[in-house]
Amino acid sequence: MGDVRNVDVVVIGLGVGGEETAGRLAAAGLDVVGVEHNLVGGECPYWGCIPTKMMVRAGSALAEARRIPGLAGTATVEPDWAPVARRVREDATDNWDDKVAVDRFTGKGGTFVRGRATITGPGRIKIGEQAYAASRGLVVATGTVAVIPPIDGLAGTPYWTNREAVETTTLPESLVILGGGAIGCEFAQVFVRFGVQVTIIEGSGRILAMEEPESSEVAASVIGATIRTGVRASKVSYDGAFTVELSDGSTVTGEKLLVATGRAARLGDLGLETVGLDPAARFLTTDDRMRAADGIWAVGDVTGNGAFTHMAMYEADIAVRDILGQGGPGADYRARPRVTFIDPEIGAVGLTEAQARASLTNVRVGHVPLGSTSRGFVHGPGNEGFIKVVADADRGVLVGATTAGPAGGEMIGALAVAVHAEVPISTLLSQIWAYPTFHRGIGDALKAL
Ligand SMILES: Cc1cc2nc3c(=O)[nH]c(=O)nc-3n(C[C@H](O)[C@H](O)[C@H](O)COP(=O)(O)OP(=O)(O)OC[C@H]3O[C@@H](n4cnc5c(N)ncnc54)[C@H](O)[C@@H]3O)c2cc1C
Ligand SMILES: NC(=O)c1ccc[n+]([C@@H]2O[C@H](COP(=O)([O-])OP(=O)(O)OC[C@H]3O[C@@H](n4cnc5c(N)ncnc54)[C@H](O)[C@@H]3O)[C@@H](O)[C@H]2O)c1
Repeated sequence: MGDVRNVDVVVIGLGVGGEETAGRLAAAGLDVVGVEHNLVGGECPYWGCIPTKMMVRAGSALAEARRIPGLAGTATVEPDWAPVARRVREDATDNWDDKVAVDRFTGKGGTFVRGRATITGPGRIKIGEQAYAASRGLVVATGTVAVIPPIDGLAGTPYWTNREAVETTTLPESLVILGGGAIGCEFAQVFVRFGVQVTIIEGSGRILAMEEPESSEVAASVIGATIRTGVRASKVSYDGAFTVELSDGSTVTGEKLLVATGRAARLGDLGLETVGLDPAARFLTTDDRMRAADGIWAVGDVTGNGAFTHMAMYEADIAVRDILGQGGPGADYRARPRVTFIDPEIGAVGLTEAQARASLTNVRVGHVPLGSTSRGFVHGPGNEGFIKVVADADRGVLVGATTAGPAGGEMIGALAVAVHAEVPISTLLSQIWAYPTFHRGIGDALKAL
């Protein structure tokens, strides 16, 4: 073991959350070591948000062109994956090269180390043979990895996770997707729009099971895949194509198989036991300053507070302020927003109706189908969606909302403000909503409370 290098802070994992934390601490003048064993930036820019949203954009362009008949004339649409793969490779990921991100961090004064860090004690880590001691502490921002369920036969096959699905330059004729969460649904709709026969296998009773049941219904009606719910894969075999045996005795086949059955923090080999934390835990639990233990902060997917880039950035900001002693508000997850980028987009914030009813005594709900609003009517084809608001009637404030529809991800912004700032419903009801916008439907949903 070489000499111990003394620094102020070590950030383990430079995905979205770690890069933000390490960069800001370095820019503030601290001696920061940032450790990343893969690509600086993490899942979001290379295999997550950015490339998948480029795919979604391409699929939506095809869908919109296919809506021209009956609206605006005729259109011949010939999908081609090549420009999508090129944008993903050249524009989004720099061919999966993180030089720009590394330079961005070192340009702020940080020290970058490529490697896998293991915690060896309070404020101490090692990367290979090199040991570091961090006087202010450690930040764990190690994210999540795709969960691969222990299905008989699956392990030896060339299945895809989101990574292979993002990297593919050619499309299969058929694709089986295990898991109907956000990842399964977004990929499914894109690939369907490019002509792939897609089957989703979802173990629970509905796709997008974490969202409102109405969101699941809209998703099921627009994705265009064969959707099998309430069944699980019991066996997988591969002989050039995949055969998946299901728990009800039926089988499905596909040229490719995408596993999208959730994400898990990989805490087991991080050395958490050396600082008194449980390496068998699912996530690193933190207080409202993102402290997991004395001198250890955790941010991003690894905390289990919502696996979204905006949550990683939010938590990074709190940890940075705490490490720099700057004070300010602590973590508050009441108004956590999220958008599933299918078409129509499904925006949501705060509690679903079921979550609200489980924790509150006086819940009221207002719902309006988007097609019944003026803008939905004008829009015509592609106007699927709804706006739903969930209120704590005792306090007279919204605690949750869903906006599904064209620009559903944008519409949710207004309701996120309402939930975050606890704007009285009486105030919202007196608001003027521009005509004819989609978001004017929020006023109708509020009246329906
Ligand atoms: C297909 C897909 C689509 C998504 N779309 C969206 C979206 O549209 N909007 C959204 O908000 N979110 C989206 N997400 C989620 C988003 O990507 C994550 O929430 C975000 O990347 C979390 O950032 P993070 O920094 O916590 O973790 P990560 O991005 O996972 O980064 C963690 C980093 O830590 C590194 N690491 C782990 N262990 C060690 C170690 N011991 N030593 C050194 N380095 C280590 C890893 O290599 C990794 O780079 C999507 C995710 C996927 C998979
Ligand atoms: N637009 C976005 O913001 C976006 C997009 C993609 C991913 N993400 C993030 O990534 C996370 C992970 O996404 P995900 O879709 O992988 O996970 P998920 O947990 O949202 O969904 C996984 C689904 O797989 C099902 N499942 C689990 N095991 C199964 C099995 N053996 N057979 C059949 N079904 C099974 C589960 O019931 C669940 O519905 C999301 O929760 C989200 O936080 C966000």
